[in-house]
Amino acid sequence: MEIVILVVVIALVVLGAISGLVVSGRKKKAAPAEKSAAAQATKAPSAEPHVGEEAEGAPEAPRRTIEEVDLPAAEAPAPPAPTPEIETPEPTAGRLVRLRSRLSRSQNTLGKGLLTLLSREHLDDATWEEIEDTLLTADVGVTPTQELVERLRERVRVLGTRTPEELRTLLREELLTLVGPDLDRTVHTETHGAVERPGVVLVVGVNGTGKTTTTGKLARVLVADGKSVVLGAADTFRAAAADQLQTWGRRVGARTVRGPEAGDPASVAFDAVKEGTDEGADVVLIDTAGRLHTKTGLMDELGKVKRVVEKQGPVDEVLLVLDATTGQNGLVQARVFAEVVDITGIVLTKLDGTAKGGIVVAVQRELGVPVKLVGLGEGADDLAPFEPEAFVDALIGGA
Ligand SMILES: Nc1nc2c(ncn2[C@@H]2O[C@H](COP(=O)(O)OP(=O)(O)OP(=O)(O)O)[C@@H](O)[C@H]2O)c(=O)[nH]1
Repeated sequence: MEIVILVVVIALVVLGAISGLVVSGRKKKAAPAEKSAAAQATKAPSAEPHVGEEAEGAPEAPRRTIEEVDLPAAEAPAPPAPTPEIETPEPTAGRLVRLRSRLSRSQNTLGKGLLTLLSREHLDDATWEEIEDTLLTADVGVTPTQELVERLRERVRVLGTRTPEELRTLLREELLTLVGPDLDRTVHTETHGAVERPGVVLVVGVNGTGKTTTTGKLARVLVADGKSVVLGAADTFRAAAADQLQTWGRRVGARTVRGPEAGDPASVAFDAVKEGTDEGADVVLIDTAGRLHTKTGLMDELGKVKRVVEKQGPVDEVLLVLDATTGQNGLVQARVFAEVVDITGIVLTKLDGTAKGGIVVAVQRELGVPVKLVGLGEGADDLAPFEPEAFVDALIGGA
């Protein structure tokens, strides 16, 4: 009996030991899995929010305040289109007097040269010849020179004039007679009769003479005199000429009618007159192409421009632009242009750059047409209505 009890006790102890070992082994196996689950739980929440997450107190991302929110860069508002500044051209009255100093080269050669010779003690044949040469050098032309010398010589002889003041007065009178104080130098920008249409001015001349510049400056002269102007860029051969003209126009608020590059100049001229008429403009100024006059086709084209424009009414003024520095060459050009269109007025440009102011006389004689405007510089208002008295006074340095 005692042995049975002992066996039972040993058996119980052994059983108990075995079961204890099994439980402890299980616990050791479970530990790493639990650790990794716990680690998972502390990791950042998945990007995808899950239902109920907020209620469970999902980890809070740092909240941004309104001030901290970067607004998308607002697009900068486009700057308002620049309104071209409309200039106020200088008044035209007295421009030649204002610009008289620009004639200094002609003054020195022609005016002062003549006065010096005339104040010599003996006005002999040789001196009169020198006087003649001075006039010829200044491009006055042969016939006008002979006329002037003859008259002056006769008056000096008859009057016995000798004082410098008296000689200056005589010379002034004779030069003025040559220039022609009584010629009508009005630039005709008004239509005649009851027709309601703008005055039409055609500007012609060889390229490089200052034609486009002169058209632009003339627009300013007209605007200064209170007229509204439309410009026609009929020099379609040179795109830059149309741009140049448009720039001049914009400065004084004058619109420029242009055509396609290398388009038909006559059609641009026609359109300019039509648009000028439609909008009730006072004057339409048409800048034409001026290829070398030897190119017959282009000269014919000028005739066509005039004919086409005349379908809407007569052209009121045809201004020939001549570069005063080209001397005799300018006279040749004048002759050729006069054969194609009836020139009604001459614009002599670049008189500031020459000592040959006598060209005014020569070109008027050549064409039988008055110089109406003179260019005395590159400035916008350096185009002056031609006034014979102011011109002669500038030459001889008088009052
Ligand atoms: N010094 C001086 N320069 C002038 C005068 N008139 C025009 N010019 C200059 O002469 C140059 C030629 O002028 P443009 O008007 O381009 O000549 P254009 O005859 O129209 O020639 P295209 O445009 O080629 O047909 C320019 O540099 C003008 O500034 C003037 O009276 N005096």
